Amino acid sequence: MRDKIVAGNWKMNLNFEDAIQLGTNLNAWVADNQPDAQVIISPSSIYLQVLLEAVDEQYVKVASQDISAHDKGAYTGDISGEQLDSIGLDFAIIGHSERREYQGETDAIIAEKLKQAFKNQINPIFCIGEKLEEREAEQHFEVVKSQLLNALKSQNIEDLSRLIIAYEPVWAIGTGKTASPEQAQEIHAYIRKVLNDEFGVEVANETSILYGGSVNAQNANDIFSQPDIDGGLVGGASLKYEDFIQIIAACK
Ligand SMILES: O=C[C@H](O)COP(=O)(O)O
Repeated sequence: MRDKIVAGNWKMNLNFEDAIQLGTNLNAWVADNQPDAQVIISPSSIYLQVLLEAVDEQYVKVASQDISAHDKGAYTGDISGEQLDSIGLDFAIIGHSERREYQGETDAIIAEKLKQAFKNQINPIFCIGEKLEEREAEQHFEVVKSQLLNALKSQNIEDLSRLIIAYEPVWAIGTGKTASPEQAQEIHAYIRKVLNDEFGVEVANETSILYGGSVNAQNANDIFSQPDIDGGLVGGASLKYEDFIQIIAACK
């Protein structure tokens, strides 16, 4: 279902107390202000369960920042889809560029992670996006298309109703350099076209496609007003309560 979504990826930030405080403050703000966008927070895994209990899921959803590619067993440090599902978690970020870069996640691994999410009724926020050199070489369309198809071709078509895509140009992440609203719209429209060509009009029309990369309280409105941009995956600005609520409010 194509929803407006603003997701805060807290990455490896916030201590326990600050994470709970931010989560409960956001929950109270959403309850009072009833924004159009579904709000999701993605803390470090050690805080997932306590945040699930601290917020009301009708206001704020909680997402894992990753999911194992495996069912169960000897995979030290991994958390399985079944384990995430067993604490009542409904969302997981998968294939973030930082995991592709620092943990060596390939499209093939990401395809397995998506399967684990679908198998355990978890809605994946599946991240794609080109690097600076790929953008400069004008390869961004083909990079994004191959990331999409390599991870999605092997999925069951009916599972794609759970899919959320986050387009995050790597050169815009944490750099203060945002894609212009026109650049972002152009590639979001292209992603929707690829979904349409490969998986049909229903998947294309019903998939929420979020933009990520230096979204802040000043630029959110222009970015979110583009027709194929359904919200944002926000890093740094999601750690600041005042900024993040303005970003949520801008997503209409
Ligand atoms: O997952 C979020 C993105 O990596 C964006 O991070 P950023 O808003 O700090 O640029």
